Amino acid sequence: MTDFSLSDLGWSDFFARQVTDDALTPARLTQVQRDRLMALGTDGPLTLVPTDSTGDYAVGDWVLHDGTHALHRLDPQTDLARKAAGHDAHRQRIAANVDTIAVVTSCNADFNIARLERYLALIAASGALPLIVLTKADQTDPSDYAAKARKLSPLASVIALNAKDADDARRLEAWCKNGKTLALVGSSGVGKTTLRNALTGETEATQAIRADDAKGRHTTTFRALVPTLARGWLVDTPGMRELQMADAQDGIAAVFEDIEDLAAQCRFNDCAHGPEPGCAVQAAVAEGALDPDRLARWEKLRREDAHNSATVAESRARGKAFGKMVKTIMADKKRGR
Ligand SMILES: Nc1nc2c(ncn2[C@@H]2O[C@H](COP(=O)(O)OP(=O)(O)OP(=O)(O)O)[C@@H](O)[C@H]2O)c(=O)[nH]1
Ligand SMILES: [Zn+2]
Repeated sequence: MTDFSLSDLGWSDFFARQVTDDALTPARLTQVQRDRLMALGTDGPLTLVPTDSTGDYAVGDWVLHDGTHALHRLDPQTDLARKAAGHDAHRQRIAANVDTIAVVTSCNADFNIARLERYLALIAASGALPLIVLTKADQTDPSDYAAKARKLSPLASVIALNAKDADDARRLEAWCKNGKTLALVGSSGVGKTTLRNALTGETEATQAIRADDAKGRHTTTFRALVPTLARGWLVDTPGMRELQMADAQDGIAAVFEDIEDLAAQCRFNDCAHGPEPGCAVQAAVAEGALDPDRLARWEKLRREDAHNSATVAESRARGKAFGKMVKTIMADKKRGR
């Protein structure tokens, strides 16, 4: 498993152009731990010491290293992030340089239009291509679900399958072969692990590896970037399973292009699409051209994104102010004040 070329690992001109120091070697991150980075280069697996906080790195990132330290992080081609959970609002990077992100949902009660749109908006914001995978197609006729999914975004491909049938699952190889990277997101129980096992040849026993954390406890961690049987890559991190919007304005605009186009035709630039005169959005609803539920979902996502982006920006500003204060104190100390 160590005979990977750079292009097998997903390397391209986009990254090559960023290399300014030929003395350093590229490697791709397979796992980000609290104090170290696991990576894969053309000479095999490596453990690297980060020069920034490991929070700045994401699985799938390319770094330049000297054998021990990760000295540069190359700009990612795609960058999936979410708003971190909890009070400490910040944009948390989840996975980088993923070519396609598959939203996995089942042909049953898990199928939820609002959730799919949320995922699609985040995917569009990351720069990756969206794919909708409908599992459990063996348990019910998937055609209604597939038709609804196809209506969601012109960007998204839709595929229905039985994840438990390995041959059927391997239809996803088109998106994770020859150095291409596919990520799986979706709720619990929809079949992500089943698909992962079919695509990587892993079994339950091999997918979770035991690692000691800093306190010497045993924790089960997942190898986050894993090679597929088709010589591509699969990303499956627990962090990708629940996603909150932040800085996803462009992604929302891409998924709801129809509404954004209408909104651009409203008489007032700051139209709230309520009862004001000349609202093209409300006109479309009145004509039956726009589903009012879809309008409500668009408004909800925009509110959530605006709220989260604002809290993220605030805590960034607070962080900066704090950093400045610390620097001033340190400088004063140095000067012996
Ligand atoms: N019949 C059928 N069963 C499926 C299919 N996909 C998954 N299952 C079953 O659904 C259950 C959950 O599948 P998992 O692969 O563990 O789901 P998951 O998305 O990894 O769930 P988490 O690990 O909780 O995130 C398992 O019992 C699978 O065998 C499918 O397409 N058809
Ligand atoms: Zn309007």
